[in-house]
This record gives sequence, structure tokens and C-alpha cells, in this order.
Amino acid sequence: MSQCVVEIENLVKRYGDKVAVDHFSLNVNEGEILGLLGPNGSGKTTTINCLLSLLQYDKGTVTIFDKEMKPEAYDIKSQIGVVMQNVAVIDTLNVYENVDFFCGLYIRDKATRKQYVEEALEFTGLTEYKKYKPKKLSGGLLRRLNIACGIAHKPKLIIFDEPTVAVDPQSRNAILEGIKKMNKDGATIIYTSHYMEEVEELCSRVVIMDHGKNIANGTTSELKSSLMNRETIRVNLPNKNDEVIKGLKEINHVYKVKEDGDDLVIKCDGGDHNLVHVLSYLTDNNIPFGHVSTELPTLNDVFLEITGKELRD
Ligand SMILES: Nc1ncnc2c1ncn2[C@@H]1O[C@H](COP(=O)(O)OP(=O)(O)OP(=O)(O)O)[C@@H](O)[C@H]1O
Repeated sequence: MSQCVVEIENLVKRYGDKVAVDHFSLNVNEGEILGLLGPNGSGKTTTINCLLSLLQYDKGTVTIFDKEMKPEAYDIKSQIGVVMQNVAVIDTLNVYENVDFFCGLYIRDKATRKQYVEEALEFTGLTEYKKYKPKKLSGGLLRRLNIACGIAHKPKLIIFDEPTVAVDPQSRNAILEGIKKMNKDGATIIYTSHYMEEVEELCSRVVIMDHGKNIANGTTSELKSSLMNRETIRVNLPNKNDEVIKGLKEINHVYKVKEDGDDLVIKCDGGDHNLVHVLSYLTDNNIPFGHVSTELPTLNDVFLEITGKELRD
């Protein structure tokens, strides 16, 4: 059985009257990429800051590598890499010097550090920019520098807090591929985001947060298979009427039919050939239709079913 790298139990963090993290518990196992997904303001960053002992919390315990996490626990901190949402580099140092500075907080041996810095620059595609000052870098390159600074000391646990916010698609893909590679090389990863597509692509397990609470936990397929909605069919049907809607509702596995402008949105709770059955019904009854699409459930549907609202704001 894989070892538990991070254990958060019953964490509570208040800002005045505001409860930002509300009895939140979470385990992260060695070797996994754990996605912490939630809408803006759901408490992801606060949880990460408490986890790292950067913030004092009101209640709960945080254990990392089987030891209690504390602000002065440098032996634990040296094994953690952090890439926060806001780029935190030193403007007066060039790219190489920045990575060397952050790596030097944990790696004292000069030769090892030189090797690690060069590897981090290579890994993030920054070798050719090593003499550049941060101000001369594009937004995407600056994000990559932020990552290089966070991972150069080869941490066993890496925390990414929304690393792709406001990043162009090319850099975004490079970042996601880089995270997969670090995980393959042995790092356990916690990845926070409010982009469900990224979390679906990257993460072996997902925890969904809302109002500071852990509201769902599982692999993406486990979460989706817990849903009533298994398939959504959208048919452009300008001439719809109550009789058509009634007929569609009688098809096996169709549990809801909703009008959306010129479209009908048909929700199915299982079954393998729902689209065929819907189209057969329309054709057999000479009902003209336009564009047809079918969608499998997403993490947004999981969130919608649990909370009644969309994940995206
Ligand atoms: N320093 C602070 N003082 C007061 N309230 C705060 C502070 N930091 C965060 N909050 C509030 O706590 C709640 C959780 O915020 P947090 O930043 O942890 O959410 P988040 O899920 O990381 O959001 P985002 O996706 O926007 O980064 C929000 O309601 C936020 O307004």
C-alpha cells in the first residue's frame, strides 16, 4: 500500500467571522497527482498556506512525511517544492541567479547545486534565457522561472497553486507536461485549480472543495460514475412541441428533457445507445432536426449535482 505523504485532519481557518476552511480533511498518497478543485474563493489557497505553516489556523492537524508540520520544520520544508499563483522571483537577479538562490536555501554543496540549477533550467526550457533578468521575460517564461525556482532542489512533494492562471496555451501545455514528468520521476504532486479540464487531464485523484469543505473525493471516473447524469444529448429542433418532449421522455434511460432556445437538452441516466434511440424516435416520427451533439459528464456535472451550481464562475 502506498504511503500517506500528507494528512490534513479537521482543518479550520477563520478570517474574522469568515470561515475560509471548514473542518477540511485530506490525505495525499505517495506518487499521486492530487487535484484540489474548487471555484474562486472556495479555500484552496488558504488550505495550502495552512498546510505549509505559512498561516496559523484555528483548529486541526497537518502531518507531512509522518511528522507534524510546524513553521520551523525545515527538515520537512526542504523536501517540499512550492509554486504559488503569484510569481515570486527577485528582479535584480538574472534567471540563473534566481534559481540558484532558491535552490541554495536547501542545497549547500556548490557542485550539486550547480548541477540541480542547470537541470531545472533545462527542464523548464530556460537555459537559453539564463542571463535574462525577470523583467525581460514574457509572462509564460516568467511562470516557468517561478516553477524552476520551486523545483530545483528536487523536492519529494510539490505543490502547484493555480500555475496556469493567465498563461498562454503553449506555456500551459509545457507546464502540464512538466508536471507529468516530475510525477513520473517520483514526485508526489498537489495541484490546485479552478480549471476542471486541467484537473481531468492531470490528476489521478480529485478533491472538490466548496465553502472551505471537502465535498467530493475520488478518481474522475469514480466521481462521474456516482452521477445520475451519464450522458447529455443536445438536438437542434426548431419545431419542438409538448408531444415531442413527452415522446422523448418515454425513451428508456431518458430522465429529463429541457428546452434551451432552439435546442432540446436530453439527460440520460445510463444505457449504451441513447443517441441512436433519440434519433430513431425523431426519424420514425418525421420530426426534422438540425445539429446533434452528445456529451459525457464532466467534473462540472459532479459539482453541479452536489451543489446545484456551476464550478466555473
Ligand atoms: N487575508 C484574508 N483576509 C480575509 N479573507 C480572506 C483572506 N484570504 C482569503 N480570504 C477569503 O477566504 C476565502 C477563501 O479564499 P482562498 O483564497 O483560500 O480561496 P481560493 O479557492 O484559493 O480562491 P482562488 O481560486 O480565487 O484563488 C474567500 O472568501 C476569501 O475572500
